[in-house]
Order: sequence, then structure tokens, then C-alpha cells
Amino acid sequence: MLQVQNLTRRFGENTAVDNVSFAIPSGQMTGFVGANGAGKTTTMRMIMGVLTSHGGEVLVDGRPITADDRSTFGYMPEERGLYPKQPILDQLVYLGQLHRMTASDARSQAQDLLDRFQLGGRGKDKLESLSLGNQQRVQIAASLLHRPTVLILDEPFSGLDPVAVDSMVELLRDRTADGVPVLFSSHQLDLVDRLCDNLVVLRQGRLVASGSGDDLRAKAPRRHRLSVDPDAGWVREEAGVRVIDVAGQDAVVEFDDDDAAQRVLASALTRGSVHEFSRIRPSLSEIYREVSQ
Ligand SMILES: Nc1ncnc2c1ncn2[C@@H]1O[C@H](COP(=O)(O)OP(=O)(O)OP(=O)(O)O)[C@@H](O)[C@H]1O
Repeated sequence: MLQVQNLTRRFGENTAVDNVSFAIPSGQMTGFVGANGAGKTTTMRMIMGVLTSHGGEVLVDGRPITADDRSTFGYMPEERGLYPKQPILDQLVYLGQLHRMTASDARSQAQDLLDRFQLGGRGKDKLESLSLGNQQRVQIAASLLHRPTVLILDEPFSGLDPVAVDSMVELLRDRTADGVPVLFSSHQLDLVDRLCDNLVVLRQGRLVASGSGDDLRAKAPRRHRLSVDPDAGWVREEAGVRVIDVAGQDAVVEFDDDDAAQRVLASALTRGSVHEFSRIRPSLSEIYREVSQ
């Protein structure tokens, strides 16, 4: 388990990350979301030690992180970082050796990862000769090569086509099944919904939500869908109800409490037919939109 505790980083007058704390549990996928400039990359850089913090710390299994810990992590930085003019396989092998792999282990592991990304035949090509999406696949392979104990990935899905996204999802699921904690940032909320066990949301450098999907859903407003005959307009006049949307016979509402919900249901039944009265389970992307406004 990796923990970020009260991390803070300033750039001049701008506090880019402000007293941020959250956990990245082992064997789980944690999505890191927030608008442009919210502080995700800065936080990841502090976790990896490529940027010093102005306060707070990073803990591994409850103790302060060390350089040795970090050397076992897989990191995909925002600025990427492979050499455009070098053959792909050679540089992956070199990177593996920097992580203390033998050349033959690094070569077979790199070939395996390239195969999984449908790049098995491109090992001798220079990185720059690949399309941007394929270069991105190689960057991902580089971060996974040395069988990392923790994965910190800055927008790993950006620029990938749907097939590459699926390969990436499969690779990450393999890692979490082995107990690896994964933190990845993304603006693709559909993917965050599909993949994440946990969500961490930053807004202007501050943490506005964190936790498991179920925890966050439990804290989210309790919305219901109501479909009645005749029209649902009367629901606007009911006490303890906030109307999110009404269109003809359909309404989406938030109740203050269960009593309000039961009152509205009873009222609907006295007015006509009730076709639907159901709780809406918010998606993680809806929760994100709610807390980041
Ligand atoms: N090296 C730097 N020098 C000055 N300001 C910086 C530096 N790096 C980041 N910042 C500022 O810190 C804030 C957070 O930036 P950061 O890159 O961490 O956000 P982000 O959430 O990763 O954004 P994005 O989604 O656009 O990648 C921004 O206001 C940014 O301008």
C-alpha cells in the first residue's frame, strides 16, 4: 500500500499541490482525475522523487519511501522519455538492465510486451519511425518491463486506439491481480469508470474526493428516477425534493431523506400510474463531475 500524506508543492506564489493525502491500495487500480492544472502530474512527480515536496511525505507500507523502493516502481512520466533515434528493442533492453535485469531477461520480457501491443515485428525500428500511438505503446512497455512493484502512470491511455486501450487494460489487470498498486491519471472518464476500484479527485491543487467507488457512491446525492402518468410536473411543489430534471412524465430528483422519497411515491400513486421509481447509481464520472464543479 502506498500513501500520500499532506503532500504540498509550490511554484512561486502558486500552490500547485496543497496538503494532499490519499491511499493507493495494493492490488487495486486508482484513477487520478482533475481538470488541466489541478496538480496530478506534480503529485506523481513527488511520489517518484523527481520533484521535491515542500511538505508531507510518501509512505510505503506505513514507512517513509526510499530510493530503493522507487527503483522498483514503474513510472510513465508525462514527458515520456525514450530516445526517438534508437531502435526500440535495444533501448528497452538497456532500460531493463538499468533496473538490474539481465540482458536476456530484459530482451525476452521486452519482446513479450511488444508482442502484446502488436509491435512484435518492430523491435529493430527507431522509435521515431512509429506513429504517436505506437510510440505510446512502447513507453508503456518501458514502464512495465522490470515487473514493477508499484505503477505510477501519467495519462497512459492518451493517444491510444481502442485495441491498444484493451491491451493496456489487460496488462494493468494482470499487474493488479499480482497485488501491484496502480495509480493512473486520465481525462477519459469512461475508462476511469470501467477500470477503477478507487478514485482520487483534485481541484486546484486540493483533494476534493477520494476512496473506493462504493464509498464515494454512498456519499453522493441520492438521486431517483420517477416515471409517472400523467405528467410529473407536480413533483416541483413537493417538500424535501430537489428537482434535477423534469420532462413530461419523467423526472430525476434528489430527496432530502427516505421520508421525502416515500411521501413522493405515495403522492405519485394517488395521482395516477407509477411506471418507474428507482434509485440512480451514480457512475464514477458523474461523481467526478459533481465534486469538481
Ligand atoms: N515546473 C513548473 N513550474 C511552474 N509551475 C508549474 C510547474 N509544473 C507545474 N506547474 C503548475 O502547477 C499546477 C499543476 O500542474 P500539473 O501539471 O501538476 O497539473 P495536472 O493536473 O497534471 O494538469 P494536466 O491535466 O493538464 O496534465 C499548474 O498551475 C501548473 O502551471
